Amino acid sequence: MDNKAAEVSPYLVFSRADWAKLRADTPLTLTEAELHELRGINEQVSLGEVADIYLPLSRLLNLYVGAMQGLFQATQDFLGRNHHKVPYVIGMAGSVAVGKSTMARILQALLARWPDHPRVALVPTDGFLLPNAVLEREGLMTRKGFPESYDLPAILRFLSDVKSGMRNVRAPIYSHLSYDVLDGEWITIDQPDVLIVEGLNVLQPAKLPRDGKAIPFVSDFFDFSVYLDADEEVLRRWYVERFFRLRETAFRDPRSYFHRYAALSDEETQQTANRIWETINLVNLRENVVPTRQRADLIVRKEADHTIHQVWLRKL
Ligand SMILES: Nc1ncnc2c1ncn2[C@@H]1O[C@H](COP(=O)(O)OP(=O)(O)O)[C@@H](O)[C@H]1O
Ligand SMILES: CC(C)(COP(=O)(O)O)[C@@H](O)C(=O)NCCC(=O)O
Repeated sequence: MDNKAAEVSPYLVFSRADWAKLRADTPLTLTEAELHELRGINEQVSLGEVADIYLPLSRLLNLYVGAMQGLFQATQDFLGRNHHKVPYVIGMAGSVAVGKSTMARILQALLARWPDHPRVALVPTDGFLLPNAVLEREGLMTRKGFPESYDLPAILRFLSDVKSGMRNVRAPIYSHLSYDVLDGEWITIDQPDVLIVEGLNVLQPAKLPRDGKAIPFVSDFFDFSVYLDADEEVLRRWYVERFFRLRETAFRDPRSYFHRYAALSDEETQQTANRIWETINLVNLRENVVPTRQRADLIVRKEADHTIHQVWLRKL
């Protein structure tokens, strides 16, 4: 970035080498075997990447969580109360196929190793997608992942309950196998120290009220937010590569909603993946996801080889 751009940017921009130094003495507590368990399909995170990128982030978040807990305690002291502390909520946004779920799982594992916030929960927003029956009725089956395909009031209620310190708050679960929300299955969130909320649209602004009733943004409940970024063409490649892998794995399962794709030839697979990418995920990326990037506290940029070269931290 040139000097002029740096002056007006709300972000501090770090090269990988400069960001890596901010790890300070944070120990690497993940083993290769543990990292293997956390990696998603078509994801290539190495232990070097964990050390250079994730450990400085884990250290920063540990400082932020501690500061927030201190502030919360100050309010409790002032009010003469001793309520259970509320979870520190981290939002994680980015395109389909950028690797949000892998990043969220690694961060969850690392943050849980700090003694002052061992309980770290993770909720993907796909559980809040409207069930297929509703999407079909509303003509939204080709809009999965777009803001209108989510039960926004349910997301806001969930976050508001978690942030008010409620116990056993339930979040619905989505299955990629059945391509639908699971009936009667839930993740239960019971006053964790940290909650990571991961999904395409978590930084979406709410629509402006017409009737005078203001609707909160999902991000109003976030204490910190991360946007995982990569160029469009790179994202398309990852999406298509993952589709090829899914054809050999998940799509083979006769219970898979996409079982018919298991029989596609290479050329048909290429065409189908590109068509879904171009007509659904790329449109959503351009219209709804990328425009929210500048709302994140941290932007992490992935390159074509899946490594992170640059980190942008919002100046406080
Ligand atoms: N059709 C599918 N079948 C099985 N798993 C899938 C399918 N599509 C996506 N996934 C998995 O679901 C998770 C979320 O994927 P996605 O929404 O593309 O976000 P991201 O790649 O940023 O985590 C990933 O772990 C991905 O590998
Ligand atoms: C389930 C998703 C909408 C992602 O949801 P998120 O967890 O980001 O809220 C996405 O992975 C998806 O399945 N999109 C539909 C189009 C496709 O099959 O690629």
